[in-house]
Amino acid sequence: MALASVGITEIPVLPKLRVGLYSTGSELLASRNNQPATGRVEDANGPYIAATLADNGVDVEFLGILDDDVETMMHTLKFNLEKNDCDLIISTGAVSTGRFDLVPSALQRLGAHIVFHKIGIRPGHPVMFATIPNISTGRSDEIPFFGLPGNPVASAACLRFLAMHYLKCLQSQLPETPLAARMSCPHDAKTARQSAHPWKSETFPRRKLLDTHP
Ligand SMILES: Nc1nc2c(c(=O)[nH]1)N[C@H]1C(S)=C(S)[C@@H](COP(=O)(O)OP(=O)(O)OC[C@H]3O[C@@H](n4cnc5c(N)ncnc54)[C@H](O)[C@@H]3O)O[C@H]1N2
Ligand code: MOO
Repeated sequence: MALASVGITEIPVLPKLRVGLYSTGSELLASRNNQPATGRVEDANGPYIAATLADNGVDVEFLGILDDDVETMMHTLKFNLEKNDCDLIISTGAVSTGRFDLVPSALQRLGAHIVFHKIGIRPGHPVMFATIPNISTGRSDEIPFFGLPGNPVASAACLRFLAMHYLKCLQSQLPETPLAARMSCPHDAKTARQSAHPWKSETFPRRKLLDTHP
């Protein structure tokens, strides 16, 4: 309205970013034609991430659920990489150390460079970021890939605190100003994790936010 009021009817804008999104896990309902069965899980991450990205002005395409099979995973990723021209790919699940956590292996088979895998945050520590060499004809650069953890809270946290920052950067937006906060617990999270036994409750003591400093 402000621009129109001074006669400006056209302005240059950046194209919307395109994100390709996958959920992973053979336990997810949609990967078996929505047949309810014991032990099956509704896909909570796909719809949540798609809606959050769309709210932030991103064109997001849900590319489906990847089953827990490294060959299928790799071929599906390759097929979509050839076909789609995404600025970023995001997957959820299969990034930890279990038998079926096959996203890192599928990426390695595609010749990806794993930039980081596992970082010092909870929830979200198995998160990974990689770049995949481009195999579609239309572009020459590498395609960035976030492998977010499957745990829905961890995937939401990694989306908010990692992937959204990355997207903002691609959109040439200014970084958010971090807010320093003082917590009730005197321990440094890193020290507490290294020094305590993982099965003891004091490993991750409950914390209260005391105050914040802009
Ligand atoms: N040996 C280790 N095991 C685990 C570690 C570890 O460090 N060493 N880390 C744990 C942490 S922390 C997390 S978080 C999880 C994340 O593992 P994955 O990313 O491999 O996630 P999945 O095993 O595929 O799924 C975890 C959990 O979430 C459910 N899930 C997955 N996708 C969805 C979805 N789209 N919608 C709803 N729910 C979903 C899935 O069924 C599992 O229950 O690893 C720990 N293990
Ligand atoms: O760090 Mo996991 O990501 O506990 O939820």
